[in-house]
Amino acid sequence: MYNRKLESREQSGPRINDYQVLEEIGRGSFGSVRKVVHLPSNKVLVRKEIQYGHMNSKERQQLITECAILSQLKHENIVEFYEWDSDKNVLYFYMEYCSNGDLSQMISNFKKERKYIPEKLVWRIMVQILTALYRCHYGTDLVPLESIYDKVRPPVKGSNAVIHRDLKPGNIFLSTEKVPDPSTASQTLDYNKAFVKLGDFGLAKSLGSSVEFATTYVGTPYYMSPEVLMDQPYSPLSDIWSLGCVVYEMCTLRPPFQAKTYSDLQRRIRAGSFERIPEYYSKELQQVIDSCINPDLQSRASSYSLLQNIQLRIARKSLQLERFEDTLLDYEKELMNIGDILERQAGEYEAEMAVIKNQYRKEFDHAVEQRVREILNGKKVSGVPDIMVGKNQLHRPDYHWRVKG
Ligand SMILES: Nc1ncnc2c1ncn2[C@@H]1O[C@H](COP(=O)(O)OP(=O)(O)OP(=O)(O)O)[C@@H](O)[C@H]1O
Repeated sequence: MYNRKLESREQSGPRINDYQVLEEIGRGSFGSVRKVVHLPSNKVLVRKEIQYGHMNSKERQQLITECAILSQLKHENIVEFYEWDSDKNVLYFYMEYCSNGDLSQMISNFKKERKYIPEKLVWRIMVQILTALYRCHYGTDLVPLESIYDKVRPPVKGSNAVIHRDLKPGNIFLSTEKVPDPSTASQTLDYNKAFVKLGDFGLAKSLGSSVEFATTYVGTPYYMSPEVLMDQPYSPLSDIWSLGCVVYEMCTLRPPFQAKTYSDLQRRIRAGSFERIPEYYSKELQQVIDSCINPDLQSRASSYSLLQNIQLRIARKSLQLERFEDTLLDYEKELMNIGDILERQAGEYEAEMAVIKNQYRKEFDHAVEQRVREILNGKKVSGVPDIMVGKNQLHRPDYHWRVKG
């Protein structure tokens, strides 16, 4: 299992030789993304390249500090960040490979089929994004729900809030596995069972800020909050705005703000008015979206307040139960495996006992025959052979059951 901790380059030396570089799977604003094999563990990962030759030493240091924070960010809904390495002008980030596509592909698939995304699936995906955001915004994991009536406890505000800063459908990876399996990459995903993994957490912070970032960005900043467009600092609530835009897009299959020019888009985002989602969806979902896409930072929802919503609590609880069921199924498989092993070993034990008994009987018969012959030959015999009084104990074969893997 690959789980090497991020270490300083000075301590560990370059790691590039540990990787076999495979094909490019995409390109982002900061460089290319390739599949790689981590040779010591034979695990397929993703390597993201970031050109940093233009950065001054302070910016590089900030990027490295960010890497250290990201490497600590372990959460089932966040793409795992393994380690980083550097060349003269390029930084390499090694991350978990999410082989089953992302939310933007799911949205275009529904669009192609001219179908709405079922509301249950919208809540399911939203709650997983929120769980990951909560972990980052408050630096702590959510306590599992006992029942859907449990209120989420108020978080203690930590100083290490990590803000995503680039939440968009293309950074929300989907899989049906807790640990995505690259060998199932070509299979179609049953979206109703989709698990979410957020990618690119916090990286945008080191790579540029707000408007500067928006203008160097390859894609259109459809999901960027008005305060960020106005060059105010990012806050966790900027992620909530983006989340609202993503959820809106799941319902309408297009982002809430679109325009032909960048300045028009900026104007629309700052005004913050958008069309209602289709009637197909509940009022509650519309209200949740409204509470996220709210230009007024004071009244915009937080990840904590959103998680109090009953639909989101139901979605959380049902995911918890699904995971519990998976664990039970894993146990059941393990028990069946142990049962098979025990049955096989019992068979082997009996076969071996039969061989030993057979051998014992032959030795016994032989001893009797020999003694009778001795008596008939007039030989004076004293005592009984060991085999006939059972002094030679039958040896019992040793058996231990073992569980595979
Ligand atoms: N961990 C990953 N697993 C699988 N594919 C990935 C992973 N990270 C990125 N990709 C893919 O690589 C491509 C480039 O990703 P990258 O995050 O660099 O840029 P982007 O998000 O498309 O754009 P931007 O850099 O402007 O945000 C995308 O197609 C993305 O889906």
